[in-house]
Amino acid sequence: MGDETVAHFLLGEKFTALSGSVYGGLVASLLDCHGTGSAAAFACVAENIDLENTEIIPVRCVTASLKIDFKAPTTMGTELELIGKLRSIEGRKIWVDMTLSAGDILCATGEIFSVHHIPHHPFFL
Ligand SMILES: CCCCCCCCCC(=O)SCCNC(=O)CCNC(=O)[C@H](O)C(C)(C)COP(=O)(O)OP(=O)(O)OC[C@H]1O[C@@H](n2cnc3c(N)ncnc32)[C@H](O)[C@@H]1OP(=O)(O)O
Repeated sequence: MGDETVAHFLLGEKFTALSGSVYGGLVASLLDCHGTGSAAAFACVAENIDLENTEIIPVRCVTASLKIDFKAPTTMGTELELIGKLRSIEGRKIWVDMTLSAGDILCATGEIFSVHHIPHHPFFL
């Protein structure tokens, strides 16, 4: 993983919105999921948690804020690549910058602010 996280997705046609392109809400969902997962992974690196030999990642993050900019239609039928880069960590607060591309086309950028290690948060009871 190094200083960035990468994920690949090939979506089915049921996620089509405008002809030939992926529904924007799904683009946002992919960036949300990749962002929280990346934030958890970056938190593990910061805390020297060995991700290679850990069955269950002991860090969970939730989205506090998510911003998406749609740059170009996301082509249906092309494998999508998501890349996350750590912007900063301040205690429980983690900011990750993301891109979503279809082949050579940059389709969307995202910024996520997520929060981790939440004792007694209802999500984790
Ligand atoms: C397959 C397994 C996958 C597992 C991953 C699942 C995650 C998938 C992603 C999601 O879908 S998460 C669901 C959508 N997100 C939510 O429902 C979150 C709802 N919001 C909350 O639960 C709380 O507001 C939150 C946990 C984000 C923060 O509440 P806390 O009580 O823990 O902390 P607090 O309110 O004290 O905020 C902590 C810090 O963050 C700051 N902060 C919180 N929300 C902010 C915001 N929106 N913008 C900017 N700053 C914010 C806040 O000011 C503060 O800064 P300081 O520490 O400097 O004082």
